[in-house]
Amino acid sequence: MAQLLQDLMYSFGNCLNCFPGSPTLKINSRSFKILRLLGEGGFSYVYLVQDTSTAELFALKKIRCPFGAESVQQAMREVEAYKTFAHTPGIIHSVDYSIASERNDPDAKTVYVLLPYYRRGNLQDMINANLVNHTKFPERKLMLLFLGVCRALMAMHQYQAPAGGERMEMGNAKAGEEDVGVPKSKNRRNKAVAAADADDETEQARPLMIEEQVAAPGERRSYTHRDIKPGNIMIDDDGSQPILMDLGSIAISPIPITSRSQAIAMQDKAAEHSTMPYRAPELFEVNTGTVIDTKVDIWSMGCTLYACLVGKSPFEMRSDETGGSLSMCVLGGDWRFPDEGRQKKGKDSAVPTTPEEGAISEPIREVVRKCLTVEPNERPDIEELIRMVEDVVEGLPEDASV
Ligand SMILES: Nc1ncnc2c1ncn2[C@@H]1O[C@H](COP(=O)(O)OP(=O)(O)OP(=O)(O)O)[C@@H](O)[C@H]1O
Repeated sequence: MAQLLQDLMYSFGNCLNCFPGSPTLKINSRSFKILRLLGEGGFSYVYLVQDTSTAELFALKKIRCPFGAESVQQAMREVEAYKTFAHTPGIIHSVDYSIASERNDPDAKTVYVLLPYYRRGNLQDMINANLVNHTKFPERKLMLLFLGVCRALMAMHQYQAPAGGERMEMGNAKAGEEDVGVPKSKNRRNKAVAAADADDETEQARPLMIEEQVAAPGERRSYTHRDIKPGNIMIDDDGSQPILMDLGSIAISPIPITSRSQAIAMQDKAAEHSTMPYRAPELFEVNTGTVIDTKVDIWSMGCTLYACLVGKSPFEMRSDETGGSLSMCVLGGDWRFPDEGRQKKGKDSAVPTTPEEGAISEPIREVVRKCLTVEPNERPDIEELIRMVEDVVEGLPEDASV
């Protein structure tokens, strides 16, 4: 809330035509009214904003980059990822972005990303509603949503860049930089800086270009999302299509871990970007000589499906039950369905009690079990997962009340 107030203060100081009660800000010459805070993550705040001329609603993600070039680069990686997947169904795209300098610290920047607004919220909101109302997802509907996420993920895991450079190249801050969150005097200075930068585009672009992340036209690349969880899956306006979002953690796959320092760096990155209850075991303890690849997302998909079925991640659930640490539960593959006996490493040791009415269907349980295989090589890849889920959907009866 303090952040929202600070933002509103910024926008008052920033906008000639605004008045108290109607805070506005500008992004690349478009004016937006800030309506409310939608959510916040580790590095950002997301606001609901309205285009003052068209009344269209958007989500505005404000990513603070207080640590200079490195943190700006991290934010720009996210912007770049939105562009990479701009035409991929089921993955969020950005509408626009800009970079602003902080009022008191010219080295600190804020990256604003304008996104389509999903009014139905995300899968975590649906899980919360189920918990509050003592309801469950209809199984077929859930598995169709899950299948949608799998297909979006496949586009990421098996990305093919459009041929002939249809993809927009990443720009620099140019037009928007002076518009957002900086006083007018600074706007003028930034305009001059932008003009100078236009003359020396490489200078301006270099710290922001994420060369290793940008695929050449027609190139096939594999990307890992690394932070799949219910909170990062939005639901489109008609309620049927999931939209994978929060591309701030995306990375190229596979990454061979060739040294101890690389292993530690990878572990630190994972701690920063991958949400712990959904994080794969190989990211808790990264070992030299291993490879980190798209299988980390398959693990998170298993946790996500379980959370939709049960209400929280399997390892949060287990660590709450046993009082053990979450990381120990993950590393030991220690989880179970609520109506099963202790399950450790493989389905054979599962001791199911008599299935209750309304219990989770066995084929759906099997999808979760396969995804939550501790050894990454034994986990299905995304194509195998899609095949399994398609078979499950085919075998499920129509939901009773949808
Ligand atoms: N396009 C959108 N439409 C509606 N709500 C959104 C949108 N984007 C984000 N939100 C809301 O804002 C929250 C935070 O967004 P996001 O996950 O992108 O931030 P983050 O800082 O990357 O989060 P995290 O630290 O969890 O990774 C989301 O959980 C969601 O509730």
